[in-house]
Amino acid sequence: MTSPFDRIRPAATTARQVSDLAVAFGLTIAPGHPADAAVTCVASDNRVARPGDLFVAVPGARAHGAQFAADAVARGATAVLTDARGAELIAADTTVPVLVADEDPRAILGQVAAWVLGNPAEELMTFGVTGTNGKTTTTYQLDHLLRALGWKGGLIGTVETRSGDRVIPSVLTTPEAADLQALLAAMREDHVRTLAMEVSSHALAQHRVDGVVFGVAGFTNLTQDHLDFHGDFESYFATKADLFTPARARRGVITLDDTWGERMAEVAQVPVATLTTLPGKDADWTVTDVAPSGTGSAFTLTHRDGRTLRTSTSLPGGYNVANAALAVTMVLEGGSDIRDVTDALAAGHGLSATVPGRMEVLATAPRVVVDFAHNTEALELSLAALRPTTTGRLAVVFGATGDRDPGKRPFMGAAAVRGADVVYVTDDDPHDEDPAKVRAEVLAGTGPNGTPERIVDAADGGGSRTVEVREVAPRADAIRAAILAAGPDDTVLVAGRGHETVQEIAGVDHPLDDRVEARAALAARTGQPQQNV
Ligand SMILES: CC(=O)N[C@H]1[C@@H](OP(=O)(O)OP(=O)(O)OC[C@H]2O[C@@H](n3ccc(=O)[nH]c3=O)[C@H](O)[C@@H]2O)O[C@H](CO)[C@@H](O)[C@@H]1O[C@H](C)C(=O)N[C@@H](C)C(=O)N[C@H](CCC(=O)O)C(=O)O
Ligand SMILES: Nc1ncnc2c1ncn2[C@@H]1O[C@H](COP(=O)(O)OP(=O)(O)OP(=O)(O)O)[C@@H](O)[C@H]1O
Repeated sequence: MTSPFDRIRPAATTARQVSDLAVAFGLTIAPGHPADAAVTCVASDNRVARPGDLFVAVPGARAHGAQFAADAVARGATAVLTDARGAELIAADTTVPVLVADEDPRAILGQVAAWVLGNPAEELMTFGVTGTNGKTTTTYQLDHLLRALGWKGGLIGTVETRSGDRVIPSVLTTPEAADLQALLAAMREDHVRTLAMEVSSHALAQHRVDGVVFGVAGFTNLTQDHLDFHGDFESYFATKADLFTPARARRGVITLDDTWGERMAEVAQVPVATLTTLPGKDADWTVTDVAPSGTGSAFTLTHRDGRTLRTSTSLPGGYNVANAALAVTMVLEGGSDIRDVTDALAAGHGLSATVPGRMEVLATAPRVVVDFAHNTEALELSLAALRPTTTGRLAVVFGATGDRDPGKRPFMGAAAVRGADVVYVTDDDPHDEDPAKVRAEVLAGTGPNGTPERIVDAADGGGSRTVEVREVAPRADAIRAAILAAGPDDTVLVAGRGHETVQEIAGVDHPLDDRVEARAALAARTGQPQQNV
């Protein structure tokens, strides 16, 4: 059983003196505490602090880390780094050195942790992926290809964190800077050579990847999400653009399939190669000849200099071609020879990594697919990806998250009606909001009256379709209702939560795994337990 406070950390590191750290970063050593100590690693949360750690106490929205300094020291931390406010909060009789920064310590945390741990990122080939959608999927495909090329790979992202054979579930998409640097040091110890990593916009805004200059940074796309955190689209864009600056990456690959990609390529301050899957669009790398192949698609990737390869992805949908092409292009732009990449792809059956909760197919008649689409664009695209191979009706089960980005709720409702034949509006993570109110806001986007159950006519290529909209909660009941009602030729898309295993309602985590609920409903149809297809 893992806990949210499990971390992958190095077993052995070289000790550094905090007096040297103070000189290197212009820190004051607070009087009244010891003046020097050795540190071997860094933590910014007392619950993960270990003997020999430098505990970095940062101010946050909910607490000041300095409130937990005494506990970190009790767990063995040998020094504390904080700001002036934090220093005031730390007890006068604290028996370890207290270093004080004259700025928010979060702004130097990554660099400090990299200094303590000997810049572990510099010993890895690092690939960082950003964008609203596709980070997890692209990262898994990158990892798959790098392994196929013979490298021992590390992976960091929303679902899990891997260093060689050490694997733990992730808490954040991109870890806090101290945890990240410790993880990179563990990778160095595990003789990991490559890193495929998701870089969230929160991470860029909060300095979590400071201390890493990615060998290649990749951009997928940008759509409405996280505006509650970033305020507006321009700030969201600017935060993502920060990845394509010399402080964060040596070079980049930018997907031009949306207009934000074009702007990203314009503002990038590092050399970038551009990529498109759109016919007729100009880019350095272009994807052509997309054709169905197994459960996904085959495609050709060609550089304007003539280099070309043909490969495939096992994941359905045009956007998974874009994700796969981005992964391949990032590896090629990282310096791999196209012949080696072609051979590795042939040996690895193309980009065939299964991504937990991303277009994960649980059954085929009816087809039941669990996907993480949790914003308007992703929902639209997931439905569009499944439509061509659905001979019966396409049903979708989804909800919107409480307390987050309420503006997207009616748009998600509208996207569901445009893409599906049967729409089950249910709950996602309500957090502290009334779930019925969140559902009502989603339903408001599904048609004129926002009534829970009715028929809606939606224009579809000039014709009209009948779309059934139902409100069913709780979520497990909605999944069950959709799967029991489906015919053998139907597809049921359970969208929004992917690999997640708990649902947060009013501060309490309740076990809920869409895949478990879907399998139970499938078993209820047949009386037989279901196997993964
Ligand atoms: C907005 C945001 O990202 N906030 C993160 C931030 O919170 P914060 O600055 O307010 O910190 P705080 O909770 O007040 O705590 C202050 C300090 O005290 C420490 N502390 C706190 C409590 C305690 O008992 N002991 C302790 O040491 C904390 O570790 C922190 O260093 O630092 C905290 C400590 O690491 C994170 O838990 C928290 O993530 C919140 C919970 C979160 O949900 N973040 C999400 C939105 C996020 O980052 N998501 C992106 C992906 C988005 C996407 O693309 O989908 C991600 O990269 O995961
Ligand atoms: N390139 C893409 N363009 C648009 N939608 C995509 C793309 N790739 C995946 N999606 C959709 O977005 C969902 C999330 O995919 P994925 O987990 O790979 O993205 P992500 O960027 O890691 O998301 P998050 O940061 O929210 O975890 C998928 O389940 C799919 O519905």
